[in-house]
Amino acid sequence: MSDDMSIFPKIALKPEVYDYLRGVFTNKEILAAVDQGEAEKRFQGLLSCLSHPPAFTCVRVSTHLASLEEIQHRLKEELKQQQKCGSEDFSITIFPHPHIPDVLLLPVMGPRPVVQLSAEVIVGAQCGSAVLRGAHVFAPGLLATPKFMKKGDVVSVFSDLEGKCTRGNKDFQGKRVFVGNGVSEMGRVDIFCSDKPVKGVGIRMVEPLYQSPSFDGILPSLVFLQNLPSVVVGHVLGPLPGERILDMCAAPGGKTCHIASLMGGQGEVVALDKIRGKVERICQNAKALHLDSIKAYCFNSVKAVCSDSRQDTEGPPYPPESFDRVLLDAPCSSLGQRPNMASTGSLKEICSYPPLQRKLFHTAVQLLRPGGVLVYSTCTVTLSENEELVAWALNTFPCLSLQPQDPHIGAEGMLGAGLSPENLRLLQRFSPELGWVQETEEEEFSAKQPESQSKPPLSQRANEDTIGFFIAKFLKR
Ligand SMILES: C[S@@+](CC[C@H](N)C(=O)[O-])C[C@H]1O[C@@H](n2cnc3c(N)ncnc32)[C@H](O)[C@@H]1O
Repeated sequence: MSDDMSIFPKIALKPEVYDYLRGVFTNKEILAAVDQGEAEKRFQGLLSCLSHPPAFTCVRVSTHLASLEEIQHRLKEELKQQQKCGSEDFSITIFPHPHIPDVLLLPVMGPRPVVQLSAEVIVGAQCGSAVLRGAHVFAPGLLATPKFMKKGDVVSVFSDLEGKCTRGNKDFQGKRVFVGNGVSEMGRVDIFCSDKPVKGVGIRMVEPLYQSPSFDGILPSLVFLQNLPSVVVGHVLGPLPGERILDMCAAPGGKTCHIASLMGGQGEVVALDKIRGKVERICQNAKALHLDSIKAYCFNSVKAVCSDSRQDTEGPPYPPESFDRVLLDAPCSSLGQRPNMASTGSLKEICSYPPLQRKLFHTAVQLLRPGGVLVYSTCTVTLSENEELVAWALNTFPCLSLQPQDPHIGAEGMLGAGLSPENLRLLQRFSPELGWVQETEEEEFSAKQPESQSKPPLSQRANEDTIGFFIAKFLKR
């Protein structure tokens, strides 16, 4: 299927990164299993699906505070209320994930045939991606607006793909994509000429290209927007009430809060992150979700183990074998994130992650007690940060073995790192390209119903059409 049949172009990568990734997805082990054409098709499928948003919005619910059914009911009521205040009427479908007890799924409707207007605003790529997942445009994300834009104006919103639009511009003709229409909540002067940092909604989206509710201010203690694979991580870690858990790279705390919720608030969850401002976000999220078993510290986790095994202070560093379970949700090249229309990262940057991941992994193994569980995860698609890291870990730490994961709703590990078939089956890789079916433009714009006959069941699509993600679970003997 050619590129111009797609609503968005494939993700734009630096040529060196494109060649590197192509090499990963057509490596020798893969080519021994499938032919070159099939491997190439999957790689091109990956590039296409990365620029599009996943087909479902995933919400993790606070089952430590209320039942899933009660939260589902309250969420539906809240979203109906939100809809009454907006200008569009669309049916709200919310269904529980069939295998994950604290997940609600909402099908995303789109892309829809939205007519572009003559008044245009430009937003940053990150803001544009958030709009494609249901957000309104927050004022700090605005880069360019019409010269005389005032409150109440109806405008078309475009995302600046390459980060080339200067803040305060009046127009912009560089590479951009249309993400929908909205109503301005502020005048141009309020946005660009204020002394104070500008806050709040700048453009309220009324006709987004992809329709998904905005969760801003919706049941803040009961629902938390989280990608499905990230929720799977908490369950795979399997924390038990009363245990002591370490989350080594924790901010903004989505997984930390999930872990504390699964433990019913009993025990201790230590959350570390090296960026102070981000640690504040962990604390804010823990507070909003009423989780007080979380202790968050600003700390470089590479140094989180101390040599004196008698030292037992409140905060880091900790003596070896201090924790029952450790989560290493590692800093990574993030190439699985969706939607992402352009990645500005260099090959050098991508190659800088495995050494850091290995250092963090060393610390993780030291801090874990014998008999404890270590979960390693990333939101990227490379081999070097995923299966090759696992192969290195199994060679370096004979005390570690891979464990089955529950739930295991993703695919198995990818070929190319020399892992045995048994070990590959124990890994969980969310590979959206495997289920990616590119539609023609006509089909894409048909405002398709998710219940469409020709498609696999909703829950299967929700498991497949996710961000790219990787999970490995180890037991320390
Ligand atoms: C993938 S994000 C974590 C997401 C988080 N687990 C969640 O679910 O909300 C990786 C985090 O690692 C942090 N980080 C990077 N290097 C670190 C280090 N040496 N020590 C501690 N945190 C680090 C980054 O600041 C970033 O917040």
